[in-house]
Amino acid sequence: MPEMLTIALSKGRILEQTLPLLSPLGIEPLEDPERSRNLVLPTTDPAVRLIIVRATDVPTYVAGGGADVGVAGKDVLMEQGGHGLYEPIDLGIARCRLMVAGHPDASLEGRRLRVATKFVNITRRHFAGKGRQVDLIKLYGSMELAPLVGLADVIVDLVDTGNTLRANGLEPLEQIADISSRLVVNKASMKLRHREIKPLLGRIAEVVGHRDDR
Ligand SMILES: Nc1ncnc2c1ncn2[C@@H]1O[C@H](COP(=O)(O)OP(=O)(O)OP(=O)(O)O)[C@@H](O)[C@H]1O
Ligand SMILES: O=P(O)(O)OC[C@H]1O[C@H](OP(=O)(O)OP(=O)(O)O)[C@H](O)[C@@H]1O
Repeated sequence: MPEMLTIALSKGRILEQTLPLLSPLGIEPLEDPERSRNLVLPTTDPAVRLIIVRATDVPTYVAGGGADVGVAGKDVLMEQGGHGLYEPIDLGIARCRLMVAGHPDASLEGRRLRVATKFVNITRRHFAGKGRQVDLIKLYGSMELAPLVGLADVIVDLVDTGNTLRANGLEPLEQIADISSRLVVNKASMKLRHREIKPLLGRIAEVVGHRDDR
């Protein structure tokens, strides 16, 4: 049997929103990925398997050949650089915005800003593009807390409904980018497994296109 095609996904919203794009192609996991402790999941297509990795690890797995294909947030790709990957399809899922946020009266002008975020590269680039040097405070989560306790003046984080910001008395101040998840493909796989990957990409693009029509 030829080698299986491996698709890297992360638990949570990416998995939830990617499975409906794969099922019209006859690719459905044989066990519930949210419940299973297995990290390699066979699917209804004997030639395709899923691997379950952290959202931030998807580009590493795909670029390094641990998976042929994967689904990664544009935020993750922007932060990490997306090296060694093709990014052929915007899946239009897990949509949100990358924003600068803070107290309603926080000023982005004036003195040197302290910015708390897990997106340090994006944040540095964003403020450098405006000619601003900032003090970056790297956090791994719960960014909204930082301005509340005086650790930072503002944060850079993902915003969807704005509920998390509102719940913490913060508001969006400036948009950095629109975010959605992208299909990413290993460069060697794209060449060497073109006969399997090309039709897969075509069919996923079709499913995504139909959804956009609605
Ligand atoms: N509130 C949101 N609404 C819509 N999309 C979002 C939201 N938060 C994050 N995303 C998108 O979904 C992707 C995966 O987010 P998710 O919360 O599932 O993983 P994570 O917890 O950030 O990753 P990790 O497990 O590596 O820490 C993000 O990279 C982003 O593109
Ligand atoms: O604007 P909102 O709709 O509140 O979404 C924004 C929140 O979602 C993300 O976190 P996380 O993945 O923890 O969000 P979740 O609670 O939706 O899982 C992000 O880091 C924000 O904290």
